[in-house]
Amino acid sequence: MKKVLDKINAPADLKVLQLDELVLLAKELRAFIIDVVATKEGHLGASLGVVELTIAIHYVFNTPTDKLIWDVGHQAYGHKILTGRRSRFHTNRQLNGISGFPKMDESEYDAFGTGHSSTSISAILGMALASQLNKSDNTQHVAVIGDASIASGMAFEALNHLGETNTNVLVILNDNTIGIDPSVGALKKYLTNVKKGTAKEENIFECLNLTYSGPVDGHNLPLLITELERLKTVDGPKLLHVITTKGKGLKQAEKDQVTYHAPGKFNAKTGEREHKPLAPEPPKFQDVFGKTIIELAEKNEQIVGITPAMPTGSSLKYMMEKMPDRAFDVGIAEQHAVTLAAGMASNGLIPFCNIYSTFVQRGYDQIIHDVAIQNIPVVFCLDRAGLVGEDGTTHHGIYDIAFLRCIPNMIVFSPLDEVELRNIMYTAQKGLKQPIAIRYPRGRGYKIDWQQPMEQITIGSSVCLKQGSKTAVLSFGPIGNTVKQAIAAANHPAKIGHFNMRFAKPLDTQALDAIFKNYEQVVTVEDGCIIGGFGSAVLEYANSKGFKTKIKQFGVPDNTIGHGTIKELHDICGISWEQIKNYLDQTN
Ligand SMILES: Cc1ncc(C[n+]2csc(CCOP(=O)(O)OP(=O)(O)O)c2C)c(N)n1
Ligand SMILES: CC(=O)[C@@H](O)[C@H](O)COP(=O)(O)O
Ligand SMILES: [Mg+2]
Repeated sequence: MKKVLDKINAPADLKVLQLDELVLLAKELRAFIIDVVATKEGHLGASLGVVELTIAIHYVFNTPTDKLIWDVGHQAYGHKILTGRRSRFHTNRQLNGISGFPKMDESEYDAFGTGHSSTSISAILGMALASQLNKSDNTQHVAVIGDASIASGMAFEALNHLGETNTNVLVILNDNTIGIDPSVGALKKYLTNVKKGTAKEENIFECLNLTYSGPVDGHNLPLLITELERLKTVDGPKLLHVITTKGKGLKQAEKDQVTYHAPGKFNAKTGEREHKPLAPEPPKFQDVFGKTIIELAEKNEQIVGITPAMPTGSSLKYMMEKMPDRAFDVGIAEQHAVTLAAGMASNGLIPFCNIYSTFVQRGYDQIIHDVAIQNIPVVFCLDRAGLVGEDGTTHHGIYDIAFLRCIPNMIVFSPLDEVELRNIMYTAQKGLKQPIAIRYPRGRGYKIDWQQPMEQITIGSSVCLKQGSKTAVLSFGPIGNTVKQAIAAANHPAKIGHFNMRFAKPLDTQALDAIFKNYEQVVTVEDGCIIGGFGSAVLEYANSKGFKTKIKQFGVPDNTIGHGTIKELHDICGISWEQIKNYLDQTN
């Protein structure tokens, strides 16, 4: 029983509550989030930090008429619970359940879909300008953005525009001094000075023509309500600077904010995380990257590492700890990360620029203009490539093969396993004269004994894993292990050959020529979008050479793919081992 939370079906129900009831609601809402996330998993710390802010916004503003955008959206659990999704909150991030991020087709209270950071100010400004043009000037427009996200270029572009409008936009800067990892950069230092009261004279936001208010204690609900009520009556663009603690209300989450950003399962009462099994497991691909780059950098002084705000997620943190001068966290700044790498490489360094596949989308022009056209040998390590599971639509890394292989000079590689990841990293720092993108997935690999001596890989070479008599399966990347499973279970395995192609660009044309001559059917398998992907590359090659062999493509169809376990999503996309096996059985 939750005395107050039980009464809330929509934000309108908040309006009749007394202040002491709102304070009790904050306690109950926090406890509810902890209870559910403890067993269902998800992003914990960010939502705990904005419980009071969430209540205050919905109490003061008239959503969904007033527009509210949560930047990134990983902090919107409280918002979801107060806007009619409490009974479904236990389905958060699960197949057919609610999304872990705001989604416009999930609720009218989600004014804008988010997931990638730093979009909220542009989007809310767009809505506010639309309201002006449509003469609905009474609408209020609110964007909540974190201290790490506001430091991104896109947010600054939006602030620059916002400051010369007279729109009714309120930007709420939720400053907890941390992103997933501790925030970095000069802006962080500036905000610290503002909080200390030493930078009041030259407030950066006032210089940009916003009415600045704060800093205010973001856990003081009465204060927040009073300030939001006041700002509602102030015309023009404004920024409220709110100070919060990530993980507020759960001791461990406050203390270890990085781990409790998304802690996995934990004990709701004690806050302790579930213990890991003692049996040895294959490593995570991210750790193979994180350990291997150190191994290489110890021997090659030109190697440097770059991450845009994901030191823990990419495991570059190990290099940052061991070689702090040679590993750079640049904040949420994918575009900058790419061009920074280009600059370093053009001056003799060998940058390993590690970006999640989904987030590198933001650096696309930089990859083309600053790296590939100039043929600068940057090594891109694209983590979380493929379907990522519970983070869902906004986070799947399924477009990179298609959008990278069309760029001149770019090599596109995906390892079958940890050993191949190490070998290509080794190869990439041995005098490669052009850029390379190495894509690997979220999660664990396949080998306990992965730390083998590294060997050079010939660019554009594939590996025949198994010969066959009728059908050749060409796989790209770790999904080749799924193919192995499918062939092992197939009715006529002797008929099926399997080729680990490794490179989507350049293709191993020598191997392809032989395959098209010797097999009746070719099957391509990839963990990326079918349109324009690896299979398309094979198809283009076959057409260019006049091969008439039947080609069947397995990959991600032309739909938005939601959230669920990776296995469930592979089933939905038709790329599970069972579905590949069924196809092979039907055609062999
Ligand atoms: C473009 C982009 N890059 C990276 C990420 C990964 N990411 C998700 S949350 C986050 C940190 C956000 O920090 P902040 O804005 O301070 O919000 P808080 O978590 O503190 O609430 C990062 C880097 C992302 N979502 N989008
Ligand atoms: C909110 C966000 O974008 C990140 O927290 C993302 O969920 C990280 O994904 P990983 O858990 O794969 O590092
Ligand atoms: Mg933050």
